[in-house]
Amino acid sequence: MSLIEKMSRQIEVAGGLIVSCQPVPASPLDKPEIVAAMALAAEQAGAVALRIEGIENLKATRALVSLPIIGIIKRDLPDSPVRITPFLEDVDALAQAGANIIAFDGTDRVRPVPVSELLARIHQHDLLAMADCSSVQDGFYCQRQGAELIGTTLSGYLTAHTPNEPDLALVRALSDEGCRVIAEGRYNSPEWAAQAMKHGAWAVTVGSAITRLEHICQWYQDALTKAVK
Ligand SMILES: CC(=O)N[C@H](C=O)[C@@H](O)[C@H](O)[C@H](O)COP(=O)(O)O
Repeated sequence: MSLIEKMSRQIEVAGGLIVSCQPVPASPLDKPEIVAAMALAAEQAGAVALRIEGIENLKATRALVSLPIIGIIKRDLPDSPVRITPFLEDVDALAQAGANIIAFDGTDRVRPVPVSELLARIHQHDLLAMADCSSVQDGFYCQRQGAELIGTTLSGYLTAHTPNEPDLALVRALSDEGCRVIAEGRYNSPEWAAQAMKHGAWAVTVGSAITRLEHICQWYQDALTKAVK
């Protein structure tokens, strides 16, 4: 059975929660052993897959969990806004470290390596490709190029002002056109995640609301300070 088929069955049984274990950079939690422990806890709690950034985090996590791992590498490039898995060497390193699925920036922006080359390299490793998209156009393009999974990851992040709510309309538009959609980005409550599934998502990735303690504290702090003003 293919990985997609196995995951589809698991999603039917356990729901489609993918947990992104990416601590806030330089947080006291930003350590491979802590990332791996969060991932194991997510596995034990019924997640169907994990999203892990960076080679050391991926290796530590791979050693502890058997769930499918979506691997990424984030970089800050001087000459391109593309951050997620921009290079072919990144794909090779993620494959080597044990990723089952490799996610990359699928937006139509100035980039060091074309989407088609990244996809070809991921498929040479016999892994699945997830395109992190910002729009319907990105999603359709990457699907046509052969990405098995289309993420809404980058919706709202290409403009100066990021909305607070997730982009359910994008989930619906992509899924109506036959994309296998992973809803991702600002699914900060179980209710929003459930809405994503109702809008045709195949699975939902949640990061901040589960694994970024500082963000969660900030949400509470903001609400509490507002309440007493
Ligand atoms: C835009 C970008 O770079 N997103 C990143 C992609 O890996 C992560 O920082 C997010 O945490 C992840 O997409 C999950 O989203 P949320 O944390 O909203 O649940």
